[in-house]
Amino acid sequence: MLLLASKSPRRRELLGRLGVPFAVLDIDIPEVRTPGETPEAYVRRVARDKADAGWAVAPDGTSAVLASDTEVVLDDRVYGKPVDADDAAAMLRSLAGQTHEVLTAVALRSAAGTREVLVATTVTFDDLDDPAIAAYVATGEPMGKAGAYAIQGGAERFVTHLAGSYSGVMGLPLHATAQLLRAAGLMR
Ligand SMILES: Cc1cn([C@H]2C[C@H](O)[C@@H](COP(=O)(O)OP(=O)(O)OP(=O)(O)O)O2)c(=O)[nH]c1=O
Repeated sequence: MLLLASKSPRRRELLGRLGVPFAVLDIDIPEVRTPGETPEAYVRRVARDKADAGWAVAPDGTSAVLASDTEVVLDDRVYGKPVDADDAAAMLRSLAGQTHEVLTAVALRSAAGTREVLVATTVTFDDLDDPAIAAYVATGEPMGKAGAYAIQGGAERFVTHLAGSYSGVMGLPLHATAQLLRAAGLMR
């Protein structure tokens, strides 16, 4: 059985769209960028760490463990999940009127080892004034989301342009994930 090592309901929903049977495993690993680590290396490492942590506790009969990590990057700053409403508002003020990257790494751990892919998506936000930011933060949606926004929710109206993978922004790029699963013989 394939295991998805994730607490994210979005990842569960997205993986479900591929039609591959899977079970979910809760994992909790620290997400801390080491000094000098590039955003790309950081996202890849965290995805691997999640897959490894899942593999370490996976029950017998597990074919592979899939895990993923998403971060928002602007000017070499990495925006993870906001710690509180003020942090969320500050992130959104930084992203307003700018073009940022959403990096999502997907890692697949099996007996054959770990393979991972990185998907980068470019997202441009319209200008956002303070009342618009405050109203969005008040919905609570930014919490638990990298960069303090959900493209699949109220933040879709902020996006003037997107180049890359929409599902990647949501947390699990489906084309790249399908390729990984196919290469491991877990999907047709
Ligand atoms: C940018 C963006 C992020 N997100 C979410 C996807 C991820 O769940 C989250 C980024 O945090 P992650 O640390 O990647 O994942 P997580 O802690 O939610 O879940 P896991 O247990 O798999 O580690 O932000 C959206 O849902 N929509 C968006 O538009």
